[in-house]
Amino acid sequence: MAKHAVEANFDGLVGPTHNYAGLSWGNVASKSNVNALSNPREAALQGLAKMKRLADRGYVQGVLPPHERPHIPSLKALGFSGTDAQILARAAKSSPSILAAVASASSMWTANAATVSPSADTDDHRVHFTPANLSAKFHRSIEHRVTGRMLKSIFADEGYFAHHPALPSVSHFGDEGAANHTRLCGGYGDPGVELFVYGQIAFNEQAPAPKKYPARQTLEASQAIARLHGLKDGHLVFAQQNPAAIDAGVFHNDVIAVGNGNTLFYHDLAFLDEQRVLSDIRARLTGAELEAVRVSSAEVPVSDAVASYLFNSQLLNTPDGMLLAVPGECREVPSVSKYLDKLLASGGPITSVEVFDVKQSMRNGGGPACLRLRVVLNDDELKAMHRGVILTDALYERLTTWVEAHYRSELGREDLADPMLLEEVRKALDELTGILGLGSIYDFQM
Ligand SMILES: NCCC[C@H](NC(=O)CCC(=O)O)C(=O)O
Repeated sequence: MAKHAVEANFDGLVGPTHNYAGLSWGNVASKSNVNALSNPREAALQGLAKMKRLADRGYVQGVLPPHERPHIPSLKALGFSGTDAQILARAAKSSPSILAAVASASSMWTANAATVSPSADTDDHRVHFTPANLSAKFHRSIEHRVTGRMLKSIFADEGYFAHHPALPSVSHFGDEGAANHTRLCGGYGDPGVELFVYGQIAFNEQAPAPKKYPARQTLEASQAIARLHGLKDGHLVFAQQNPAAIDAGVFHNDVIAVGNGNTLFYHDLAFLDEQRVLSDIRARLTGAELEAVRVSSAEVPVSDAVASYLFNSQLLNTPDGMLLAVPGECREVPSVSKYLDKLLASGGPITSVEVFDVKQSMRNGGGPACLRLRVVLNDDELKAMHRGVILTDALYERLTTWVEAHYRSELGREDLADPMLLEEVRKALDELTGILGLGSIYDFQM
């Protein structure tokens, strides 16, 4: 008998160094906003407001804390030495791009934090976690150790939760986590189908691959995760992302497709072999019929999908259908806004659309879906996890006050070398681990 389970969403709390450094070649928004001034305080408050609205609607909403940035241990590993202030000054002088990379608040995009397989799918009936190595971009490749520590501290009970280290950090095993992983199922507690989408086959140079932008996820990485998580063939579909989509700026599958329950909402350019993907899912999905909601290029050109982040929406169950939680930009791009009206009138599985303002994150290429990691938990697992990170009214108030006390409202490139910023961050994060009851998780706390 399937156990009752819910989908909990863990949003990354935006860190105090949120800035626009243009670090992600292949991510159109990141490149086009390079050197714009950011507002970390507004960014964090926008993220918290999204969490609060969803928590108020009854969804289980969690928070993952930001990472320590600028990350001094990474600068030391690259040969910068001296006091922390000297290290920052030396890096700023000789290698400002490296300093920007180790100062990025990119851990906010927790869809890239890890791949998570629910216990209903895995061999040993535990929930399995593998932090993503994010090896495609230096600034993101330094996230996985601390991400792993956080996940272990939140999901500590080994009777329920299994943690794997990130895959080897080389391009052959490039892994971007849940942004390229979608689970389809009947009820959340039923066995599901885990759809792994990859951009490239690493060990086959003849296989199709994007020409302009990098493919961040390999088939070999996706297969390794499936093995580690103990997923049998009946739970698995591997699909190649359309290389043309990657070259159009779709650097993760979650910029062009989103799934929930029995529904896959996707663009016609999402997959290299769309028909096979659908039939493979249909052949494995038990207890539910796949609802494929396909958006054609004629209705929404891929450039509009990238500009609006239509597919980087959260697709959530409601008592009478599904809610699509879209970024505000979707109502600003005419083809997308028109499409949404048509979608609502179509009588399909998606019955409501709500707009969320996450503009600060959007300008770095992260929409509502990038900001959350989904963890399906049955009632026992939900009880077993550390509850201090679940958003309640009180925690929301506490975190809002914390942001207002510690965050700057303007940050530019030259601020990243400010030793005061580093001090502010450490003070804030030290307080935060106390608020969330997480113990010591940061390097500076060890
Ligand atoms: N899932 C959304 C991830 C967005 C993220 N952007 C960035 O890292 C941009 C950071 C900057 O350019 O400052 C990325 O591309 O991995």
